Amino acid sequence: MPDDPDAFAIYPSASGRLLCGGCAAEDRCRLGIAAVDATRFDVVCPAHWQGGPGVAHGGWTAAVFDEVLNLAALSTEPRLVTKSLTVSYLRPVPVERPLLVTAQIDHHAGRDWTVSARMSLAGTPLATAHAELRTRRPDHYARHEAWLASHN
Ligand SMILES: CCCCCCCC(=O)SCCNC(=O)CCNC(=O)[C@H](O)C(C)(C)COP(=O)(O)OP(=O)(O)OC[C@H]1O[C@@H](n2cnc3c(N)ncnc32)[C@H](O)[C@@H]1OP(=O)(O)O
Repeated sequence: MPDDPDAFAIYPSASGRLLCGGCAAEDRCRLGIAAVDATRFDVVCPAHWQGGPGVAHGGWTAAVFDEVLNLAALSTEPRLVTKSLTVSYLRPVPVERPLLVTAQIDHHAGRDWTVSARMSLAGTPLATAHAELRTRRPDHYARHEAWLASHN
């Protein structure tokens, strides 16, 4: 991470992947997401994200949506945060099976983005999501650190 936290932005890694701050150092997505293009993602739920027998933890599904919904907008805006995320769990999501997630930008004006996505297995929808994203203010992380320091 850079010394100035607000210099943080997501750009392609050495291998060309767009990765979050937690995965960039390993140059791999620990959630199991591989981008096909800007709006389609091949995803496999690793077994350690199992929440029930052979079934993905709902938090994994939400994290995958958070990631791909941001990725859909990242080619236009590398400095985003999620303001809200709503997930509908339609069917259990199996672990270690090839899933397809598609994402799209529904609306963008100024700092405000609305995006949506769908997770499917062999064409059958398993879950859907909607999110509001915001382009970060230039002092987002500095403001966060100042707020945190004031609460120590
Ligand atoms: C490839 C990799 C993809 C990675 C994808 C990962 C994406 C993510 O998950 S990002 C992490 C999750 N999201 C967040 O952490 C966002 C947290 N929320 C926020 O920062 C803000 O609420 C935000 C920016 C969404 C909305 O801000 P905005 O619409 O501009 O509203 P604004 O009125 O300025 O702020 C709302 C409140 O939050 C506070 N706030 C806003 N920004 C900050 C900040 N940076 N630090 C501290 N407080 C803040 C404001 O002071 C205000 O507080 P209050 O209601 O007490 O006055």
